[in-house]
Amino acid sequence: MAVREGKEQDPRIPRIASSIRVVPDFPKKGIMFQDITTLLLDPKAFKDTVDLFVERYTGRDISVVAGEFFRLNASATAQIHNVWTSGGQRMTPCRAHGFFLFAESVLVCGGGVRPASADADLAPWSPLRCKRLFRFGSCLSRSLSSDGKALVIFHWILFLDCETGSNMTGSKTSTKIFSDGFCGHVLGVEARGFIFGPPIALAIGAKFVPLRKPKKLPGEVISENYVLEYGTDCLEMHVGAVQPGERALVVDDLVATGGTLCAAISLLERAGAEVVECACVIELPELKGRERLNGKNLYILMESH
Ligand SMILES: O=P(O)(O)OC[C@H]1O[C@H](OP(=O)(O)OP(=O)(O)O)[C@H](O)[C@@H]1O
Ligand SMILES: Nc1ncnc2[nH]cnc12
Repeated sequence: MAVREGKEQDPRIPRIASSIRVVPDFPKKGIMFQDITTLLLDPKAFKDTVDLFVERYTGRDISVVAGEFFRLNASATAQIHNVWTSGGQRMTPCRAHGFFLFAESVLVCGGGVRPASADADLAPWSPLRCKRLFRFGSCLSRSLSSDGKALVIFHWILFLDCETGSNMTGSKTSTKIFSDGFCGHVLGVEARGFIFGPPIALAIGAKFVPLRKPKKLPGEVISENYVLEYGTDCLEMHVGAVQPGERALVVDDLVATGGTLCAAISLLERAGAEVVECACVIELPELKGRERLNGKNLYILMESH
């Protein structure tokens, strides 16, 4: 990894750069895949990464942070942030997933693979716990429930899996999150843009707007198709998530061809927001994504050649 030329190197960057693994020929031949899951295994490098962005964007009147993710909601990032900061735990996003369904005051939990210890912790659900989770669910679905009643929301969540394969059930951190009214030991994400955006949003006091793949957002959406290094895709954003004139920051882990950022910028601008800047951990300069951003500022922590 190299730091952007002409930029004085922050002393935190070498550790961040060295924690990112490069996997050749993934997901297809010829791609040098920049794997940030190894960065997440190093709590200091992960924290430093978020801090570098937070330091840059604090006090800049940004009210929206937009990012993409797939299987988790924005508020769950608060949990990730809490677990990570208060517990000092290492996070391994794992493929095992489950879901919570919040409906009225009933919470159903299931799906995917759950370690036995998690099952033990999840049952029985005390009324208080259900109430808290329901409140948590209500708050997440607020923008979707036009009649104030439709509180059925669906979240895919990935259980946090520490390196040992165990989860955080019963740990101090889990208890703390529950007592704060957050949903407990569940956390970890599958996709990447989501990992950095929400902690930054929380730290700078901005809302987080998820930009998701098609048919994932339950409300009315606007969509943008785009091309990226290894395929084509489409991003969607909820109508009403951003107000005209709001100052927005787009956050992702990596910029390659710039297709994803372009789609994100376009969605935000269609909603009337002013995109202040795009922020990514890694840039692949050979793919010239920067040139596709129509002059929009791009801030990165490091280049990969
Ligand atoms: O500049 P671009 O050519 O658009 O490529 C960059 C995008 O590619 C990766 O996401 P990907 O679509 O692979 O999804 P993921 O986050 O689920 O892995 C990465 O996280 C960026 O969002
Ligand atoms: N080379 C790459 N590594 C990781 N994520 C990517 N997204 C697009 N190109 C990528």
